[in-house]
Amino acid sequence: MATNQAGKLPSDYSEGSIRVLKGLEPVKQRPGMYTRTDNPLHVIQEVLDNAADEALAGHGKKIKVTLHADSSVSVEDDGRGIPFGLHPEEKAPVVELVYTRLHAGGKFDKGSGGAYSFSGGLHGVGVSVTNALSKRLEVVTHREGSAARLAFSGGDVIEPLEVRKLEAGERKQGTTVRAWPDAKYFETAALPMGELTHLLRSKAVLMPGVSVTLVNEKTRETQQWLYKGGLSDYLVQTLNGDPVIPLFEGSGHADKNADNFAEGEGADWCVAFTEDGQPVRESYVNLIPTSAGGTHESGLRDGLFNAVKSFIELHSLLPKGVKLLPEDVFARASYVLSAKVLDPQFQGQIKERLNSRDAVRLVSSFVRPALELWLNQHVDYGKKLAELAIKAAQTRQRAGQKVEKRKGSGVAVLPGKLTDCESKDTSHNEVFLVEGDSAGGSAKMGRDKESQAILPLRGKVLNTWEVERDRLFANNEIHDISVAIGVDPHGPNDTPDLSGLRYGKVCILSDADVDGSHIQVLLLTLFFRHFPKLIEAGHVFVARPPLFRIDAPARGKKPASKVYVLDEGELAATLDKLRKEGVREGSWSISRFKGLGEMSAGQLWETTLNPDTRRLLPVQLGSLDFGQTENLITKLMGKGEAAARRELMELHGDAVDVDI
Ligand SMILES: Nc1ncnc2c1ncn2[C@@H]1O[C@H](COP(=O)(O)OP(=O)(O)OP(=O)(O)O)[C@@H](O)[C@H]1O
Repeated sequence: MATNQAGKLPSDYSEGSIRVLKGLEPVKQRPGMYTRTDNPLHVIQEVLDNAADEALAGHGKKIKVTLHADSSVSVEDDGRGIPFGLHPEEKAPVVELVYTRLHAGGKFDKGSGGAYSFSGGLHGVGVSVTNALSKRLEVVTHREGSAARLAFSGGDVIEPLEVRKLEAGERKQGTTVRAWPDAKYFETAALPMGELTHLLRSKAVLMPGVSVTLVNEKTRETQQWLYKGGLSDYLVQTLNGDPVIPLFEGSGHADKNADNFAEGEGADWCVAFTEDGQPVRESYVNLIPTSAGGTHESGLRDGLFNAVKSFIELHSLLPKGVKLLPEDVFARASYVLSAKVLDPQFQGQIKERLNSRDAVRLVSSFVRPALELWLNQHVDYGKKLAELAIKAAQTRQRAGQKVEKRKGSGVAVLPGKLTDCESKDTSHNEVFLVEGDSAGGSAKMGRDKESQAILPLRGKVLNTWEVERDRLFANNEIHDISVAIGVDPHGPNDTPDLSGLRYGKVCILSDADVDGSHIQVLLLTLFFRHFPKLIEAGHVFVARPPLFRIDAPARGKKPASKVYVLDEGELAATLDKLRKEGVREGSWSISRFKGLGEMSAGQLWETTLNPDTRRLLPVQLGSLDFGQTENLITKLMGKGEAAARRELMELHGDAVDVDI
């Protein structure tokens, strides 16, 4: 006879095996189906959402949350108070049903004369879940001159309803709920304070004029949020980066004659466009934070995109070959969106994402015309926004045509121009990036074959300051440099793979004249912008060939000798020294090197390549940090920075020995 894995007979499966979970049991059995169980914040949020729903329905102006010393949390509102009379059919106090029955709620009948029209609550499940997962929960409700109180444990009533008349002069209305979440249902019992304050603050933002207070009895701190200015106040405070145009704030709600939507449905929004910084994006439906977005966000995106697109078309701003996608407009948008939807369909009880299909059209139908109108009233802003979107589209399109490293049989082929060294000791090896073929030739002859490699560069190096990383390899020289050194271009925050680095020292070698300095700066720009980790790790150097040679006669015990000097300053100092040594004025001869190519292989070795006698300058960020250096280089190398560049040169002409 067949048995199952546990060795039991199949006949063990009978009518008796089916369990019917009653009351709040299903919640305790599978809490994860009803709430978030990483910590108790979400069960507290259920209580808070009810307080906010009251304010949203126009009842109450104050919400107060208290974190008690015994780790319980209470939420107090000044709304209508939960009714506590007997339910006509269930014959139990309504407030008791609210906390002990799943699907008992006042938010099912929307629109047609129900107690709430727009609310975050809809399933009638929320606070029953809180109650089921709490060791103790107390509710006090004040309404119609009476105060009613009852208490539960694990969802069961332990202190039945007590009602007392309010004393004369004691005028109070609203609900206070205090809950002791049961730690056994949660991964951690601690409330995430950052998330809690964010949540409370957002309720205040979305309900201008309602004050939200957080009292922490443990730390004796009190925080209060009251936003009269609503969404834009909040967005300005949280925004990263500077907006390129003023904030676009608006609001639109259906009136009673609207075709497809119920009266009052619609959205409030505030949108900021920034060129950089992490965008801030928050959306809510009936005050419930929808951290995973949903159809209302799609509506905002659709509305923004179509408005910008039609502005661009109207003003014929789109360059040839550019195709605009919604993401090009949306990618740099920061926003707070607060949608009101009559009967929202959320994904699951946690309500992280809005699924109502109509919300796309609802939000977009208000956002699009509002933005179109605004942009056409402020054409300058419109043009700036169009520029931002077009730039994003161009970057996207270029990235699509990413230029890859040329590969032979799977590995990048070393560039043909590279004269490599013989040693395999990469940390000790050096590569010289040399300006021009003729200098390259001298360097090739003068180098130490064992550990020095030469890569001659032809012509001017590209200014890569504003070149997208994905486009770098379109330039042959840069492709070759990257392949020769064995490191891919990267950003300052990347962790590039330096294990392929083929040389411990990457040395820039150019003429000691103005053109040479220019090439030096262009190569430094390339490394700083696209290989910053190489600089950080101390692998980049600048070789300093001499500009002058002095042939000095014999003096004292010293025989006649050749002295190489870097520049005019050093030349003057050296001549001074010779004079002091008693050398007769004019008995020396000075020659100036026109370029590296003019030096013999031996001279180049002696002055520039030989580790014992050369001048090799390590490239460091110095006292400036990365950002400061970046700003400085932008001034020096950025397009359209001519004025800033001039100013910088005038101020620091001596320090910045660059000629552009
Ligand atoms: N602070 C309060 N003030 C007034 N009525 C309240 C309050 N808290 C709860 N209620 C009433 O209790 C009902 C049930 O609340 P519950 O949190 O269980 O579900 P809900 O808010 O209707 O929906 P959801 O399951 O989506 O949260 C509410 O619909 C409301 O009628």
